[in-house]
Amino acid sequence: MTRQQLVEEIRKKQSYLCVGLDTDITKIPKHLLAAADPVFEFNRMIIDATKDYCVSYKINTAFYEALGRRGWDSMEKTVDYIGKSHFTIADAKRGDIGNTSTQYAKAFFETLNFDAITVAPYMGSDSVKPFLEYKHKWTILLGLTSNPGAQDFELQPAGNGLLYEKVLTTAAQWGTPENLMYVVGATQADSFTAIRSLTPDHFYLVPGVGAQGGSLKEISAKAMNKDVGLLVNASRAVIFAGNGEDFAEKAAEAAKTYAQEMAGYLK
Ligand SMILES: O=c1ccn([C@@H]2O[C@H](COP(=O)(O)O)[C@@H](O)[C@H]2O)c(=O)[nH]1
Repeated sequence: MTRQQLVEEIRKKQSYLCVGLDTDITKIPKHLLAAADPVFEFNRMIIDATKDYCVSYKINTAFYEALGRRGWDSMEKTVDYIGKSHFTIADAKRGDIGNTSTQYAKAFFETLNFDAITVAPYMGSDSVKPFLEYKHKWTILLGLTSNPGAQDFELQPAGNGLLYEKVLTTAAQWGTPENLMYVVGATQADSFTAIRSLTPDHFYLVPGVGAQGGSLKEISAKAMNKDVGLLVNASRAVIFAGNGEDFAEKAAEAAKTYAQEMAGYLK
């Protein structure tokens, strides 16, 4: 999906919500465990219920990889089920020496046909460039993450600024706002104004609202740009909003609530 198509979808739906399919098999409603593929069945029902309120789905690959080949199969079926209607993100946090990154890019962009993948920047340009070489695919580089451990490296001084700032400005030279986004955690709201001034045109994938307590209002006020420039992810707060037979309706209600708030900020 191109940037223009993504922006059009956001404008059309009046939502920049990304629903995170962090499908923890130990948390899905018990009645689904009898299905042939409980994880896919759960995802299918969540997608059907939330698709009108979001523009993107983020699959955190850890929850699928943990199940071995069964999980990989559920992930493949889920991406195929979403198809091209929504922007699909493999939250895989990959990145390695060049020839290995090339294989990761092939796995997620060709074999699985995701629109985007999250990538760790730590190994530098040759580890990131194989992802950026794909036309109409997106690399989402970890910038300033939502977890407390962001303090250990990302928020440490480096040169005239902080390490994560160096990541943002250096990587901006490797890709363009048409193929490169950054992960910026919603829990880092104090840094959003500075981040936006360093990277005025890029999209941010923003996890950390909902279960991690970040403020949608604050990040929207500080970081929205002329093309919106935000995909805000909520995983547990949407997909596990309920755990009974009506779990999909509960997820729809949660997604709708986020979307309505976003529509207010888009006015
Ligand atoms: O800095 C980061 C980077 C990635 N994540 C991922 O986003 C979701 C958040 O899930 P919630 O249930 O909405 O808290 C999850 O997949 C994380 O691995 C992040 O939280 N922070």
